[in-house]
Amino acid sequence: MLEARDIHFAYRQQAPVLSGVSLSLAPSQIIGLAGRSGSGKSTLGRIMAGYLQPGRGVVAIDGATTTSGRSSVQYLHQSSIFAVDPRWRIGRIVEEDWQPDEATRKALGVSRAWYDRYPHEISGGELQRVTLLRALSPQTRYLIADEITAMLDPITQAEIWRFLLTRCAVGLGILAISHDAPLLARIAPQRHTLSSGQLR
Ligand SMILES: Nc1ncnc2c1ncn2[C@@H]1O[C@H](COP(=O)(O)OP(=O)(O)OP(=O)(O)O)[C@@H](O)[C@H]1O
Repeated sequence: MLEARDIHFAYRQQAPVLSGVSLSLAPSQIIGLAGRSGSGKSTLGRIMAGYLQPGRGVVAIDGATTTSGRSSVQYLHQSSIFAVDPRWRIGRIVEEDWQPDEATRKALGVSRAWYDRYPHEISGGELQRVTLLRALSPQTRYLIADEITAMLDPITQAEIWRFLLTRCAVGLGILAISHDAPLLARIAPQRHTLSSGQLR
């Protein structure tokens, strides 16, 4: 179980973004998270992935609040260009953390023809699928998916989510952050909205 307990967070001296947020994500569960732009969804996602430390509150995995083992939580953002080294070729990026199997590579529509190219030499949607493939190593137990299919066409979006649902069925827990209410209604039986620093 990935748990955020009573999280409070503010950037530097600014007004609080999160004011007592608690959220539990179980293996094989998909939770949808919506909320207006700037409401703090990405901030919560980054805290749950260990990228940001809360001012108050804790994040625990299976009851343990240490940050070790947090590599089992992967955070993916729609601006994948910022998540890759522009000097690395795609093949090196894909295989940075694991050697993806062919079935997963094909399911995500990642072409081997891209492997010799640099990130700026493939499209934004293609790079998004590359970073998703990189994130889905066997040690990933929870995926924080922050608008990950927002820049994809509807058919590719549906294919990606169909594949992620199969991974969910075998244990992956997913926090799906999106402004796309119909998408969240399709994939996430449990949905929350972040508003005024709190979950509703
Ligand atoms: N590094 C930062 N420094 C200061 N303020 C920040 C920083 N990152 C985000 N913020 C502010 O914190 C608030 C929450 O941002 P966050 O990105 O979590 O919102 P969001 O709900 O994910 O928004 P969106 O739907 O537009 O992606 C916003 O007001 C934003 O301007």
